[in-house]
This record gives sequence, structure tokens and C-alpha cells, in this order.
Amino acid sequence: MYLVTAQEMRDLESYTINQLGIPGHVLMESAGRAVVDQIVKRFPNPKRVVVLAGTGNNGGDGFVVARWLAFRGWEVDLWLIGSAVKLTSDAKLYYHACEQLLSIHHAEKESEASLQAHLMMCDVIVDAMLGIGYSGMLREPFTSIVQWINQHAESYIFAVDMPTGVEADKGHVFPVALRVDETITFNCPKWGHYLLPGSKYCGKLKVVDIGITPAGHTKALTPNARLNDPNDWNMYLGGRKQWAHKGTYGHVLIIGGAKGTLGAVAMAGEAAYRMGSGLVTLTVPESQHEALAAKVTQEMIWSWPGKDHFLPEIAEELKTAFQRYDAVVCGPGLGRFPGEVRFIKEILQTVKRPLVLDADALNILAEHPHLMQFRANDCPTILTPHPGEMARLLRITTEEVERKRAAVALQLAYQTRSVVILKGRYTIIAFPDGKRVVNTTGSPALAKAGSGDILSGIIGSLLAQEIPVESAIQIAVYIHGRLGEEVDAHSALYRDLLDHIASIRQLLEPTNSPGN
Ligand SMILES: NC(=O)C1=CN([C@@H]2O[C@H](COP(=O)(O)OP(=O)(O)OC[C@H]3O[C@@H](n4cnc5c(N)ncnc54)[C@H](O)[C@@H]3O)[C@@H](O)[C@H]2O)[C@H](O)CC1
Ligand SMILES: [K+]
Repeated sequence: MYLVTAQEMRDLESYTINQLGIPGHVLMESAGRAVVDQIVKRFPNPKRVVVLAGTGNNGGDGFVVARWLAFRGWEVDLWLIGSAVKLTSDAKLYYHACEQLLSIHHAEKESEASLQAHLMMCDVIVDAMLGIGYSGMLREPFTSIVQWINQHAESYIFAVDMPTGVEADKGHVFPVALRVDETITFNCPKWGHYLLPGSKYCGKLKVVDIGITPAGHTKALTPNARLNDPNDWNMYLGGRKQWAHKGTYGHVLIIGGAKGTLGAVAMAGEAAYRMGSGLVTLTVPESQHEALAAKVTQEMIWSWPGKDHFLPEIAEELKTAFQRYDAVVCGPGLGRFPGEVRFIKEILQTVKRPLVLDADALNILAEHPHLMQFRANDCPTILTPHPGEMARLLRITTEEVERKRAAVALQLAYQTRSVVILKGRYTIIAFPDGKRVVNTTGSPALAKAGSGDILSGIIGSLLAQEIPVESAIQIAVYIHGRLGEEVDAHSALYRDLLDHIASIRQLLEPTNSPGN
């Protein structure tokens, strides 16, 4: 499913109106009806509702909602927030229809106390004040109304398209937005539903069709962003081939594991096996070989000569060794050590297969950005920063990363010619060709040491299985998020997450896919 900006939505709407000849008020009627369908799904029996309508087309949808809820026997208090002379022409049509049915309250003319009394008495509030047309600093009277509802109202709140105060493109909130239980949006989700802080205000998001041309219908109407959707890649998750040998599903190399953080390579290795790899090799400095050997069972170990520091003389040996693997992950528990810059340079230069850089490999890259020049353009590189690592890579603050997640992920993808996976609630995947994918799976269980190591192991495994890079990454991020949803958010250990890989993978496999 595509993810759109307000302008892309307007383009789709005007194509529908101007090229296809469907009048705007028909779309508005469908929008309002679709919202009513969702409301009565949640509340099958008539209730008391306050509909708050602005003067733009979002308000227009609100008038349609008010009319249809009244027809269905609901007790409707309809409030116009703003001056009736400002109503758009489509909104005016439905405003007048409502005038025949209901007595419309005008916030301009009535006291705040009267609106507040209605808001206290109702079961449901419909927020049709502002939608995708809102931008900048939220003005009065919206600020006061929103603040009051957030603090006092106990009713169930539906937002039409966007919660009032959430900006559609960047998810900005200046200074307040309405916290709602459900947001019903039209045709496509908007960026603001998934970016912080806006995403925290939206509640459950429902996307409904209202007759607007679907995104992607023509090249000119094809947005560059999508939600991570299994239908885009589940064809790569077929059954295991009957005649497979251990080389069939690829050999992954995981480089990391300094003293004190050996567990990271071990976890990444286990995740790679669970995701289907036939062979997994872990690489640590020679000094850690025995400690790691005592820890792991199924993984092979190849240690680079050196006593926790990398000597340039070893470069040749590394070059030969790296040729053996189908995908390489560098970073889990890597630590910092003398010779690290040369070490990363050799990896970037020598590994011709897909390469995932994680954890300290990213921190080394942050301090030595010139290293990326050693990576050939045609060798896929994947960077998996969390917001802190991203901040170091771009030399900005973590707050800035969180405020501009979608933009900074793309910036780093362009700068490094790499695929960037910016982790966090709604992980963003940015590709160097400008495409972006927003992942919706996940839970706070993943906010724990080991989670990133598991993700990099899963990515490495899928890449070594020669699944195309774009799909492998989306599969990995999606499954990793689903693992978090399956376990107890507080107590889960890494192995609890790994225990769910099999069942989640099976659920995602296209039906009746026999191994061959
Ligand atoms: N294309 C579709 O998906 C359809 C959308 N519909 C609905 O229409 C709105 C968008 O309508 P629009 O008239 O463009 O904008 P809004 O009603 O969201 O907002 C305009 C309104 O907002 C005021 N405003 C702007 N900034 C601020 C601010 N900072 N503070 C206060 N007020 C502000 C501005 O003055 C205008 O009055 C979309 O969301 C859908 O709900 C159609 O009904 C169907 C097709
Ligand atoms: K709204």
C-alpha cells in the first residue's frame, strides 16, 4: 500500500475530479459514509455524538457524517468551528443539508462552556475540524478545543482523515493535537500517521476507499513510498527445497564479537540459522576464539589473527577468506580496537556480496565517512542504525533524527549509496534510488539488547539466500517486528523472539507453496 503526502493526495483527488469527471461532492459523500460505516461497526446501537466540523472539506465530511448518523437514529450535536462564510463550496452543500435536519451550533456565537457541556455528555466525538489542509502553528479556537478535549473528554473519539493538529506530511504537532481512538483516512495512509509525534495521536488507523483513483494508477500518480506489505514479497518465502543441501540456502558470515560482547555474534548467528541459512560462520579476533567456541554449537568460527587489534599484514588473509560467503554482516558486538579503520576499509573493499553494517561498524563509519568511497557502486550495502547511531552518522542530535525520521533516512541512503534501515517504532527503510518503505510491525519488546543483532542476522540470512535485496530487507524488518509482537514486552529474552521465527514465516508463506 502506498504512503502519500498531502500534495500527492490532492493530485489523486484532482485527477479523479478533473480527468474522470467525478464531482468533489460525490467523493465527500463517500468519505462521510465510509466514516459512518466505521462508527457503526464500533457502536452498532445509536449513541449521543458531537460532530466538530471545520470550514474546509474535512468539515464537509463531518456534515455528511452528522446527516447519516441522524438518519440512523443517533442523537447528533453538530458544531461548526469557524465562520459559515468560509465554508468551501462542497462543505456548504452538506452544511445546508444539515440545516434542514438539525440545529447547528456555531462555536463563534456560543460560549465555550456550552460546547464543553455537550462534549461532556456525549458518548462519541467525531473530529472533522482539520484534515490534510492543516499546516503551521495551530490557531485558535482549535488549540483551546483540542486541549480541553485531551484533558477532560471521556468519550470515544474518531478522527476524520487526520486528528486535528497532526500535520499530514511530517507528523508535526504545533503545539497540540487531538488524541483520538481511531482515525479513518481515505484512499492511502499519509506520512503523518506514521511519523512522530503525530503517530502517537492517531489511535487505530483505518484506510477506506471512497472512489478516489488509487495511487500508482498512472506513473504520474505513483508515490515513492509504501507501507511494508507481505504481498510485495511473500513469493520469496516458499517451502524448503526437497533436494536442498547445506549450501542451497547460503553461507552467512557474521563479523563482530569483541571481549565482553561475544553474545552479539552468537545471537546474530542463531537468528540466521533460524531464518533458514544452511551455513553460518562467526568471525572474532583470535583472542576470543575459544570463549566463543565454548558458547556456540551450530555456528562455525573463523578468527582473524591478532590480539584484539587489526594489523595491516592480515589484509591479504581477510581478502581470501571473504570470498567464501554469500552475504556478510559486520558489527554485532564488534567493539572498537586499534586498526579498526583499516579493518572496515578491507571489508568494504573486498566483500563483493551484500554487506550489512551494524552497531560499531556504523560508529566507525560515522567517524570516518570517507570509508564509503571504498565500496563499489554495484555491491549492495545495508546500514542498520538506531536513532543514536543515525545521529552520529549525520552529525545531528538524536532528537533531530526522531523529528525527521523519513528525511534523514533518505539523506543517509543518498550520501552512502546504501540501503538505510532506521530502526525504531515504524522503522523506515530508505533506498538509494529514493524509494522509502515504512514498517508497521513491532513492539516495545524489541527495545532490548540483542534485538538489533537478531535483525542483522535475519537480514544476512535472507540476503545469502539470494532473495533480491529490496525484498530481503523488507521481509527481515517485517518478521523482526512480528517477533516483538509475539512475546511478552517486558520479560522476553532473545531466544523467545527466535522461537517465533518459524511460525511467523509459515504464516507469511504464500498458500500451498510446495518445496521444489
Ligand atoms: N482527497 C481526499 O482525500 C478527499 C478529502 N476530503 C476531505 O478534505 C480534507 C482536506 O480538505 P481541505 O479543505 O483541503 O483542508 P482541511 O479541511 O483539512 O483544512 C482547511 C482548513 O484548515 C484551516 N487551517 C489551515 N492551517 C491552520 C492552522 N494552522 N490553524 C488553524 N486552522 C488552519 C484553513 O483555514 C482551512 O479552513 C481531507 O482531509 C478530507 O477530510 C474530501 O471530503 C474527499 C476527498
Ligand atoms: K480531522
